Amino acid sequence: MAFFTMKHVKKTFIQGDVEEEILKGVHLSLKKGELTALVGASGSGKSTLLTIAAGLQPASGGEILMDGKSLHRMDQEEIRKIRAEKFGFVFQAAHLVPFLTVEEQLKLMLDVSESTLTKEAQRKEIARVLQLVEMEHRRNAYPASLSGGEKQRVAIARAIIHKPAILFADEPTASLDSTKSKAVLTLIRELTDTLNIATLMVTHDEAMLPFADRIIRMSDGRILQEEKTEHKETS
Ligand SMILES: Nc1ncnc2c1ncn2[C@@H]1O[C@H](COP(=O)(O)OP(=O)(O)OP(=O)(O)O)[C@@H](O)[C@H]1O
Repeated sequence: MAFFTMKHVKKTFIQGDVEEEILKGVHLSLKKGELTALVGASGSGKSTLLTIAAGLQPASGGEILMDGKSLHRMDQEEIRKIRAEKFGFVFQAAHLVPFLTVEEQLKLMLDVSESTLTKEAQRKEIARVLQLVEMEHRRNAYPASLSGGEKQRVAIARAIIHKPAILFADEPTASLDSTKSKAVLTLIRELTDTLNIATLMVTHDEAMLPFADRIIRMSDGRILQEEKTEHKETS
């Protein structure tokens, strides 16, 4: 069942005297355990849609409902709380904090999401999630000593440590070669299934599409086409 719905979402940017409509009434629903890929030409509005869905910028019109509540009617603090507790983010670059170890990156995320776990429970949870992304052996490493694929696996661990309902991924494999891209997508696919997360991923890479349950094609601020894929690729 869809627990996150965007209805007729519009976004307008004003530059000088010109008003440009970047999103022209987009409808989108997300379901738990489903990986949705958002594709389309450069400038079609994919990242704008993803950042609005993630509460990182406001829509100019339309409605966004999470668990039946309208984001539009929430104040900044409520939206910040949803972002911190219910959403996870992975971007093209891992954006790890250079002076924190792998373990400390995850601890920081638990602090940001105001985790109520005890110190010992946090330590166990960090170890469990690092195992999931196969990075436990590097828990004391600093980002500078990690490969691109390893950094992205840590970024994914950080995005899911607080058990988000939705994972937003904007070009998560754009900085990786094809082998590492497949490994990262395999991981995102598995986590979507096992943790029952709704994943919304923007990608340019057609090779990543077999991992998705649903492909949404955007063109000029509109959803052009929505396809269900036949099967999930897991390796
Ligand atoms: N803050 C902004 N102010 C003005 N225009 C913007 C802003 N953000 C995005 N745009 C414009 O909105 C359009 C859509 O941008 P967006 O980044 O969503 O596209 P995209 O489909 O993600 O593209 P790409 O695949 O190249 O990342 C572009 O023409 C862009 O220039």
